Amino acid sequence: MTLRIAEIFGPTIQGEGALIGEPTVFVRAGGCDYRCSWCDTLHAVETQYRHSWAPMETDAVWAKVHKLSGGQPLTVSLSGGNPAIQDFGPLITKGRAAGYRFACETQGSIARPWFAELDTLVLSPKPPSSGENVDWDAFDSCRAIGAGARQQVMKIVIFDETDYQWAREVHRRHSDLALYLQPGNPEVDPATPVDLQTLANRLGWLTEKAMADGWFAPRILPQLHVLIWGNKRGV
Ligand SMILES: C[S@@+](CC[C@H](N)C(=O)[O-])C[C@H]1O[C@@H](n2cnc3c(N)ncnc32)[C@H](O)[C@@H]1O
Ligand SMILES: Nc1nc2[nH]cc(C(=O)O)c2c(=O)[nH]1
Ligand code: SF4
Ligand SMILES: [Mg+2]
Repeated sequence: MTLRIAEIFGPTIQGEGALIGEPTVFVRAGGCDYRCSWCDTLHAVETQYRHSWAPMETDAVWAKVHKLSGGQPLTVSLSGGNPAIQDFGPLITKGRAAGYRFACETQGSIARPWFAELDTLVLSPKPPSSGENVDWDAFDSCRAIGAGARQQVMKIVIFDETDYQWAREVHRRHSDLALYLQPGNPEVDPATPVDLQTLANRLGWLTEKAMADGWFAPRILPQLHVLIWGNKRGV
């Protein structure tokens, strides 16, 4: 199985959502079917960066993960781009046999049988500010297969009031999924330092809003890696 890989890095801590703080090796797939206006990972999305995506056999990806983790089983996060474009089934089978756990982050636009082999499926449907339109039939297909994973959760990025109201509506329809809210980072250029006060203000705005509304279902979290390293790549 040949995979297109933008980068493999770690161990670092998972900076987002349900597994925040968990030591993790990231496998970032190259290529995405979306073009979110605020995507913080364009080097794994835009075709202009395609030349930097390495064609790698599953065994070579596994060897790199094994080496980075020093052979100690930890959590491997499949991200991207959209990892669901490709077949990560053989990698998951190989890693799990060695005691590793697997998580995957995807927008929920493409369903794959290997979702059922995951420990954690993170579905991250995109709010209006992204400029994308969610295909809810595809999302439901992802959910149906993800029901076979050890856990399935939802993570929604919030930039503004419209996104917030949208997230509330999505949660009404998918209230059985544990929900994580993450404020949007408006500065995604790796060369520009992030403004920590701006990020804190956005997190504060979102937190106070949910509390004032008595909306206690979601967990509200910052992007921990952005607080530590800004928009640096490979961390
Ligand atoms: C880069 S995406 C890759 C996986 C998949 N394509 C997806 O969007 O779920 C990983 C996570 O980063 C989030 N993300 C991307 N850009 C962001 C930004 N500017 N601020 C906050 N979160 C962002 C996405 O919503 C997603 O939850
Ligand atoms: N530390 C760290 N945590 C992350 N959580 C989601 C990430 C991603 O880009 O998918 C990411 C990432 O790139 N780094
Ligand atoms: S779906 Fe994910 S990787 Fe693709 S453009 Fe949106 S945030 Fe970026
Ligand atoms: Mg990221």
